Amino acid sequence: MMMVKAPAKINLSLDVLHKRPDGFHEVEMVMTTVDLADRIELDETKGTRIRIISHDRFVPSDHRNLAYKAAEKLQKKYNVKKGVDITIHKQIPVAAGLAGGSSDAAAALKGLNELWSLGLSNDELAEVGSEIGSDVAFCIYGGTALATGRGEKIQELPTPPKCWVILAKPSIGVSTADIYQNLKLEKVDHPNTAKMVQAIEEGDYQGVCDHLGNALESVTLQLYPEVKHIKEQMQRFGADAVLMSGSGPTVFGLVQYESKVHRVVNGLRGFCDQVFAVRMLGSRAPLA
Ligand SMILES: C[C@](O)(CO)[C@H](O)COP(=O)(O)OP(=O)(O)OC[C@H]1O[C@@H](n2ccc(N)nc2=O)[C@H](O)[C@@H]1O
Ligand SMILES: Nc1ncnc2c1ncn2[C@@H]1O[C@H](COP(=O)(O)OP(=O)(O)OP(=O)(O)O)[C@@H](O)[C@H]1O
Repeated sequence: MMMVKAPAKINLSLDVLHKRPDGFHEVEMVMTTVDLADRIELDETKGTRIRIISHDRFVPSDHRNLAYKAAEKLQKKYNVKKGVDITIHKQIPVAAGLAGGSSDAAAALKGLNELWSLGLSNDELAEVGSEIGSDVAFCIYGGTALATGRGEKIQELPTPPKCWVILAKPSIGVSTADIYQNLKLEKVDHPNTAKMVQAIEEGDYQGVCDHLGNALESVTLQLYPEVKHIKEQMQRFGADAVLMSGSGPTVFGLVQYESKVHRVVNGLRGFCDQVFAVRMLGSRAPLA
């Protein structure tokens, strides 16, 4: 039996540059992992079957599960004649903009690399992962990174300045494909990625707050007014800076001082059922 942690991510900035001939969008994102994580349990089995076990009713338990796809890809690519039971202990809200499914897939890839003695490097695992979803490559490395291409090209960044991250997940789920489909490129409010990278490199907390930005935010806010409402509440309760993560609907607020965290969390709990106060993980985790 093996346990692997699968942390959630947030996008500190997310810019969409253009639509590509393959239908995906060229992006420029600053991403970082936070200490809200699923736990992935891997148990060897006798046959070659892959089985997904989860008690969360929103998590698919068949080939649609990204962790299933991860195991299947490794089996096929490396001719593995072994099966596995993958138990997903879900903590990350589903379809939330926190890359829960992608992180589960990355954790499965890292764990199975060990369990099946494949000897693959993180770069090789990230390449396999990028065939499963745009966020999987980042989730292999974790930490903080600049992601380009369709999200799969990863450049490591230093640990951002220390702060709290308050996550508030409205009770709706959002489809990433839907949001990209509704995006009007000529209307995009582009964040300044270079300034965000600079703020992180200089350890400038105020700079990070000032350059939070997400090109997908206005699309989701227009489709789901409750996300806008939560954003406004989080600002009202005193977060230093507030942004929607990924394609949403989770909104995160940065708070520098612990004394303020409880006020923001308690304020939000009144009308938002899932609220978490977490830390950024900062730098890359050691190998699984
Ligand atoms: C919004 C983010 O979560 C930000 O981190 C990612 O860009 C999305 O990553 P993801 O959920 O892993 O997305 P995928 O499963 O690869 O793609 C889902 C759908 O989103 C759209 N998509 C995704 C990524 C991208 N760079 N351009 C796109 O247009 C495509 O329609 C795709 O079919
Ligand atoms: N292991 C998994 N955990 C959760 N959802 C999964 C998983 N595998 C597949 N899915 C499917 O993927 C959909 C999106 O879920 P997920 O939690 O990965 O979204 P997300 O946080 O918005 O991801 P991203 O930020 O990468 O766009 C779900 O509705 C679900 O049907």
